[in-house]
Amino acid sequence: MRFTVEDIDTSEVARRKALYGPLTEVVRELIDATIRTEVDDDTIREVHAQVRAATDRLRARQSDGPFGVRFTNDGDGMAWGNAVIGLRNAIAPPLTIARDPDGTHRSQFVLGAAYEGPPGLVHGGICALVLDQILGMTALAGDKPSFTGTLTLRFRRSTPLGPLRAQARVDRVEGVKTFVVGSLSDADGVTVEAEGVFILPAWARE
Ligand SMILES: CCCCCCCCCCCC(=O)SCCNC(=O)CCNC(=O)[C@H](O)C(C)(C)COP(=O)(O)OP(=O)(O)OC[C@H]1O[C@@H](n2cnc3c(N)ncnc32)[C@H](O)[C@@H]1OP(=O)(O)O
Repeated sequence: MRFTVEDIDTSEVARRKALYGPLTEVVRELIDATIRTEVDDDTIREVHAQVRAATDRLRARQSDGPFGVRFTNDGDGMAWGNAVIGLRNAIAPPLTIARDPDGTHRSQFVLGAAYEGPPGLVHGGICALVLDQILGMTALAGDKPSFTGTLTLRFRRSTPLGPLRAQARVDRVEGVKTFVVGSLSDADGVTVEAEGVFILPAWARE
């Protein structure tokens, strides 16, 4: 499992964020544009070649696997490949998840064309993805890892593409198990309710 430490300071983290963040954002836009474009066939072929060339340039030097979760010496986490919050992951919406003083976690975000399931609606698996992440981050306590054991969703009504909110809070802790509840909402209220059991795995127990 790739939890690693990288010997870099906050200014280097900031430099990398400023470098990679805009690249990820433009690729995210490219995904949306690829779905929605109605330009002529020749333009599609030209852009295909340009994207192929850009991809080849990026691959000239690359890691031999996923990004992992890297920590600085100060303990700051860089989950930059994460599918929901990853700074370097163009398929991440991305979510910025804030923690209230009482431990509730919240996020406001927009899901566009790349997250469609039924027409105009968010794919159910994407709802689960977002909720798994926010419930999982809510379950984290200190530097202990926590893995989803069980995630239960109730899709109360369809979730429209567009601006959305998610929130989560710890319901209770029983030994190595943390029970978290949360929801996904649009402007009219809750669309999906979630309950999760997050577990401190045996290999991480003292
Ligand atoms: C910058 C940083 C940001 C980093 C941001 C990171 C945020 C990540 C958020 C997303 C989270 C994920 O997607 S995590 C990825 C998806 N999940 C996984 O890959 C997990 C795969 N499963 C496993 O690794 C394992 O099965 C575990 C860890 C879940 C459990 O294994 P274990 O550790 O051996 O557990 P074990 O000792 O047998 O059981 C301990 C207790 O848990 C119960 N238990 C065991 N399995 C389950 C289960 N699936 N659901 C419910 N309860 C269970 C047992 O009955 C027992 O209860 P009792 O007898 O004590 O009462």
